[in-house]
Amino acid sequence: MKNILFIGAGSMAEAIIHGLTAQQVIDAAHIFVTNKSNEAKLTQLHEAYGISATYELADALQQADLVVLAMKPKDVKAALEKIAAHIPAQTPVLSIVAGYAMASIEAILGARPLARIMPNTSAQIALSTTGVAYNAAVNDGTKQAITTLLQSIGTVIEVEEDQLHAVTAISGSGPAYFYYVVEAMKEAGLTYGLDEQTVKQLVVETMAGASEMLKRVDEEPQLLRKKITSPGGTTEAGVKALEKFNVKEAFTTCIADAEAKSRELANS
Ligand SMILES: NC(=O)C1=CN([C@@H]2O[C@H](COP(=O)(O)OP(=O)(O)OC[C@H]3O[C@@H](n4cnc5c(N)ncnc54)[C@H](OP(=O)(O)O)[C@@H]3O)[C@@H](O)[C@H]2O)C=CC1
Ligand SMILES: O=C(O)[C@@H]1CCC=N1
Repeated sequence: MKNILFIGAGSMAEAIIHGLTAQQVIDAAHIFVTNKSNEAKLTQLHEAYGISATYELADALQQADLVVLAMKPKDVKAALEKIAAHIPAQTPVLSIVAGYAMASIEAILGARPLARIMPNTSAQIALSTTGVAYNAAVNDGTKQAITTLLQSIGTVIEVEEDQLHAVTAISGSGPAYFYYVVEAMKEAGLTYGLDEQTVKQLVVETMAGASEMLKRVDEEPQLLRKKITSPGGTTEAGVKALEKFNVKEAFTTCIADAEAKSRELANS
């Protein structure tokens, strides 16, 4: 895969461009970017990453080996209608647009190799966990090229298109849930006379340590939790409060509501 064209130059496109160039997956000379009208943003991307900014869509589409859709869901239909006349018949398209079905893309661009992804904002620091779904027209070579591309922003998990709703609810939106927990723990910690920087460090490093334990130690979270929980001790007292307020049930509902919203948005 030689040339990539990004249609949309916002935060997600930039995170991927950053990953691709930082890890030299694709030479900057082969990355092309366009947007709707924000020329200053294209200039900034050109200066920061050495990529080519363009509004000559017909030319850019002819040369692209992969077209990435990176606009908001409300803008995708207009963008697809703009490129439909110029995109060659078999050029693969990779969509970042949350909730926009492959069938809807095909309805405007025609049958072709299609992939949809659900990254998260940790892509900015190459720590996204990204769900990817392919249609049957994507061959192994294109799958491999897309996997390599996505690995520049983190880890990659292949799922069926319908499962992207669950991926969205768990890992697409997921960073926000953890930030919410951090907010709550910070607010609580600040009431004990510790300064803000200290509380932030205690909370964030605890979260990072727990995350590394889950990755590196081959033990289930229940067991890791049990090992911290002395009978009659502080953790037991804390967890009892979580149970009293049905926090587990709150997370079950949180994921279920986000999954349902993803389906609802896809059908709207
Ligand atoms: N943020 C997140 O956590 C996640 C977001 N996503 C998805 O990523 C997608 C992109 O989000 P994000 O990067 O935050 O969006 P931004 O709002 O930052 O950027 C959107 C880009 O799309 C461009 N655009 C709009 N309409 C057109 C058009 N007709 N032709 C060409 N370009 C166009 C805009 O151009 P201009 O500036 O000129 O208007 C802008 O460059 C969304 O669909 C979102 O669902 C997926 C996973 C996680
Ligand atoms: O909240 C949203 O709709 C998008 C999808 C995943 C993350 N942000």
